[in-house]
Amino acid sequence: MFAIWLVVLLLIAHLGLAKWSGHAEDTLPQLAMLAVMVMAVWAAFMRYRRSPALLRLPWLLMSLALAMQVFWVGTNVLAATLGDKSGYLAALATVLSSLYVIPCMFMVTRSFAADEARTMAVLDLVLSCMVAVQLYLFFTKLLSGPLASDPASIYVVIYLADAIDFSLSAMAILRLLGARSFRWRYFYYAASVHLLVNATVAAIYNRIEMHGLPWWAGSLIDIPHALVVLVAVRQPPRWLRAYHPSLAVSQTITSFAPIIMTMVVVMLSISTSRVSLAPSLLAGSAAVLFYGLRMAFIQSRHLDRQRAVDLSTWRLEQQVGRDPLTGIANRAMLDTRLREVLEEGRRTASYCSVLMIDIDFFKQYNDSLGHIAGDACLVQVACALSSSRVRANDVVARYGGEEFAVVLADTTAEAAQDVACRLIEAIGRLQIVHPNCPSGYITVSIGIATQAAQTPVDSVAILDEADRALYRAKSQGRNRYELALHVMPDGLDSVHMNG
Ligand SMILES: Nc1nc2c(ncn2[C@@H]2O[C@H](COP(=O)(O)OP(=O)(O)OP(=O)(O)O)[C@@H](O)[C@H]2O)c(=O)[nH]1
Repeated sequence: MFAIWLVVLLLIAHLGLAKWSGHAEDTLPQLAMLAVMVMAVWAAFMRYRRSPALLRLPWLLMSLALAMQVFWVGTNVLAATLGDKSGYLAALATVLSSLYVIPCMFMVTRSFAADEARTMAVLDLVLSCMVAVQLYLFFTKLLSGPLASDPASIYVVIYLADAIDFSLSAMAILRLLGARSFRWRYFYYAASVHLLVNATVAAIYNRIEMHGLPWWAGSLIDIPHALVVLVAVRQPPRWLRAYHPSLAVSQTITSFAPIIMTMVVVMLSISTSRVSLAPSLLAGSAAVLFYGLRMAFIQSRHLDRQRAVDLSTWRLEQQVGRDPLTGIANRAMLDTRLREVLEEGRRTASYCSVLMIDIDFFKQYNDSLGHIAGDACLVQVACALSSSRVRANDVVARYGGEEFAVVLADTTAEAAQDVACRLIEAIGRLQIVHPNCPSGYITVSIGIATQAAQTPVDSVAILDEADRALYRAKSQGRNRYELALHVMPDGLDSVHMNG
């Protein structure tokens, strides 16, 4: 609150001193104006210090922009007080007035996203510097030498300054409308208030100046700075908290922001081409080129991210369809693949076979050697089954417990029997000792069901058939396979075999 009263006192002092001296540009009123400006820098800097990490840079840029104005006005005051004959101070003031644009441009056009690449920031910085250089060239060429006395040149400078000032404020307002977090809205609110009032005041001041400044005119310049103090010190208005733009609005505004920077450089290049052709052409082409580069960069990052998302989706799908113990397909994956294979068989009028495999006397194995040994046995069996399958597109899955299933696409019952034989042999070769089993080693029993080309079945029915055949293999002594009774398409009878 003290800061606000101090600013009000300084405003009154400025008016009083200007009235007393009768000239807006006398040293004493200008010093009062400088004090108001310094207070604005202080207020923005305090916000910078109190802000979270991501918001520090924008507030720092605002403090810098305001500080540039302090130096610029300070240099002018010094030049007037010292009666700067050499013109160095006046030249320095022109440099400072051009430099003011860099932090302003930067703070309203950058996305400030935490994950944004440094290259983008460098490109934006180069573009902002180009604006400053072009402005400097323009101001020095038009406001010094023979052109300086021509009112037409001065109006060109005024219009150009208006165009830049109002573009900056329009951009700040747009960013305010697009900011989804309250803290960002608050920053852009402060920036909009300052930039818009500053643009309006500068437009009025420059035009009044053409006809001689009245004593009160300098106080106009205090207004945008006094408002920065007011906004930075007081509680933000309620609507700022209540307002919430949609994600679509916010994203559109953020992606639209960079083109403003390019537009300002191109606009400046066109205006300055009549006073300095080569730098203008260079700046204009660079702006367009940089915009293209930015787009290419965003596109490539987008593609990279898409690739990463695709990869993690694929990994996730793999994990979802895997049995966590054995690493082979789980029941869900089996169902999906079985439906696909059966459908493919129906379309191409080919045979498809399913093997249901169950470890023999597994309960006894668990009971005698424990569950951990049981788990290890399941892993070994799963591994042997999957490495013995016939083709890469056959599916080996853990059906549940100690039961496995193998889906064989485009496979007749006869070929499926060969596979079953091979699997029984492969498990036998493992020679996993089973203390409570007649053969002394782990063995498996297999039930085979086949979808005939002419009699299609659904996935539940074929699994059921294979399960019944497995039950028969168990009841007929285990360590063998049996064919389903109902599905015997290629004229084979129920066959059984001892492994
Ligand atoms: N270690 C371990 N055991 C399991 C797992 N899933 C199921 N089992 C066990 O597997 C055994 C299956 O027993 P049963 O269904 O009676 O079959 P079996 O003893 O193999 O007898 P047959 O199939 O008739 O030869 C049960 O003791 C289950 O606890 C598992 O993930 N790990």
